[in-house]
Formats: sequence, C-alpha cells, structure tokens
Amino acid sequence: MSQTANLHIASNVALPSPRSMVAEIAPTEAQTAFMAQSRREIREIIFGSDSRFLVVLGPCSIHDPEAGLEYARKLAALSKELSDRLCIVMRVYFEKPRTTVGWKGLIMDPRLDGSCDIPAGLKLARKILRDVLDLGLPTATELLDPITPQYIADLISWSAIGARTTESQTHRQMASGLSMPLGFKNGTFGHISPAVNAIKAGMQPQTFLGVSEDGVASAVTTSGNPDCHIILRGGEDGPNFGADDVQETIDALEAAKLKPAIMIDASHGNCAKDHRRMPDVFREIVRQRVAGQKAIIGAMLESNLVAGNQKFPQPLDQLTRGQSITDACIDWETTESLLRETHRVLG
Ligand SMILES: O=C[C@H](O)[C@H](O)COP(=O)(O)O
Ligand SMILES: C=C(OP(=O)(O)O)C(=O)O
Repeated sequence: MSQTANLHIASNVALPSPRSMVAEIAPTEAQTAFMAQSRREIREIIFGSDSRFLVVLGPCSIHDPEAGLEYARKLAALSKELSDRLCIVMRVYFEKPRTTVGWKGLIMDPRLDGSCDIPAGLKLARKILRDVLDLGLPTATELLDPITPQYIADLISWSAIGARTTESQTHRQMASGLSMPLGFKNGTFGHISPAVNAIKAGMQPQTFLGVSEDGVASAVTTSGNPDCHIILRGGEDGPNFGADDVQETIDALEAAKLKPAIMIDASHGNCAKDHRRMPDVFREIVRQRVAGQKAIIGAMLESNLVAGNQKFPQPLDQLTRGQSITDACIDWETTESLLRETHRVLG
C-alpha cells in the first residue's frame, strides 16, 4: 500500500488469536457450567418463568482488579443471602464508551497510563471474569468493540449494548450472534425507538464482517439472539424511570410485537449522573414492580466500595482505592442496605 494510504495509522500489531487466548486462560468446567446456568436463569426472568427481580450492579468500570474482587466477594456473600427474591449479577465492565475522549477501560489500557496494551488487557479481563464466576456471581459487561466478544464472551452471563451504540448496525449485528441475554439501552437523548429497533435487528439472523476464532478476517452469519430486552437509562432530555415512561415503552414494544421486558437503569440519565439520587430512583423502580408492574424485570445500579468518583488521569499512587475513575457510584454500605430493603419489600 502507498505511504499516503497509511497516513494516519501509527501502528497495526497482530493480536493473539481468540482461540489461543481462550486456551491460555481457559475456564474450568465448573465456571462454564455456572455461566450457562446463570444465562438460563436470566433468560427465565426475561420471559417470566422466574419471578425474581434481576439486579445488575457494580462499578462503572473495573480499573483496580484487586479492589474489584474485594467488591465481588462482598456482593457474592450478600447475593447468596438474598437469592430467593433477587438474581444479582455483577457489573464487570472493561470497555467504556466515551462521550468525547477519556480512559476507555481495562481492556484498552490495562496499565492506566496510555500504553494501551490490548493483549494484556484481554488476558486480565478473562482472569477477573473467571475469579468473579468462581465466587458464584454471574457476570455482566458492556460489549463495545465488535471483536472483543471472541475473547471474553464465554465468561459473560449478560451483556449490554450502550446508549451510544444501540443505534449502530455493527452492534446490532454483533448482538445477533451473542449467546447470552442482552439489553439494549435507549439512546443518549432518551429516545426508546433506537432500542426497540435494535431488539428487532438483534433477534434476526445477520451476515457481516468479523473475525474467526483463529483471528482471521471472516464473513460471519448468525442465527439471531432471542433473549434481547430494553434498558431505560434516561437521557439528556431527562429521566425515563416513571410509570408513564414504562407504559409508553410497553406500548412501543407491543406495537413492535416484542415481549415487554424492561430493565431500568437507576444510574446514567436516570439520576443525572448524580450518585446521591440513585437510591431513590432505584426505590421508585422497585415500588412500581411491587405495585404489580411485571414488565419491569430488573434494575441496574452503579456501585463501588467508595462513593462518588475521582479525577482521572492523576498519578496512580494517589488514587483512592475502591472509588470510580469513570461515573460516580454509590458506596458499598448504601448498596447493601438498598438490596436488603429491596429484598424485604419484594417479600
Ligand atoms: O458509564 C460510563 C459513562 O457514562 C460513559 O462511559 C460516558 O462517559 P463520559 O461522558 O465521561 O465520556
Ligand atoms: C456506559 C454505560 O451506560 P450508557 O450506555 O447508558 O451510558 C454503562 O452502563 O457503563
């Protein structure tokens, strides 16, 4: 290729193949069985044969694996206690979509210093996911780069397509080939139609350009993912967790001949990114469900060991352990009491 054709590519380095990385950091039989069982349980919640309330919660992003695992241990213990009424899934988010620019997550930049060692990030992500599954916690993540699933999807119980990519054909095609239940967020302005359209596209077979398990560019044909649902996350035009928003969403899903299964995110646009508002938003979501709104299958929370968030980048030795470097989160104490309260009111 001529030099002018490559003007803006600074480097292009081959990655290890997905097959070799999965073999190197292979799941145990017990991890695979637990992951499959957790997918089944989430699917049953989406389709109504399991009446438990699904709660997807955890850090906005994992940036310190050790603190992330401390959080996971606390959540795993609580999850076992509350599992008769709550199906708790931990956010183990490694890919961050940015509004403009910023740290893009542990897979893209595992050393948090701009060195962007993607192979090391993928390996680290696999190790953390295995550790979380070992604790008996189902795993949730946002899948952002369309090549990432080949490297980590075998360790994921539930995934999301984010507000910034729900409208993207690439992500809808990717979703159509994923084997786990998956939520599409409404758009960043709060409009639900991109998510409704995304569910329709994600449920259909698709053919597109991808990468094989051997890391070779390939034409991929999928059979469609029947386990898609919507996530209301509010937006720049305001929140959308109220009873009217839920009814409008049910109407839109039914008009599209889709099952009205709705998860509501108490973070992001629904709390105007103010973590102090998150508990009351969550309580209102649960109140609607307790009042009989069965279309609400679950809710999402951004939660960490320490409340709020901190400026990033800053020197790594000055970071507060267990506090988000992306969106502000509620702390562990608030999380625990909110989940116990939810368990009580669902009884
Ligand atoms: O959930 C995380 C953030 O809301 C998302 O990654 C966008 O973040 P940004 O607006 O700070 O870039
Ligand atoms: C980026 C996220 O959400 P959203 O797509 O709603 O902004 C997230 O859940 O981390």
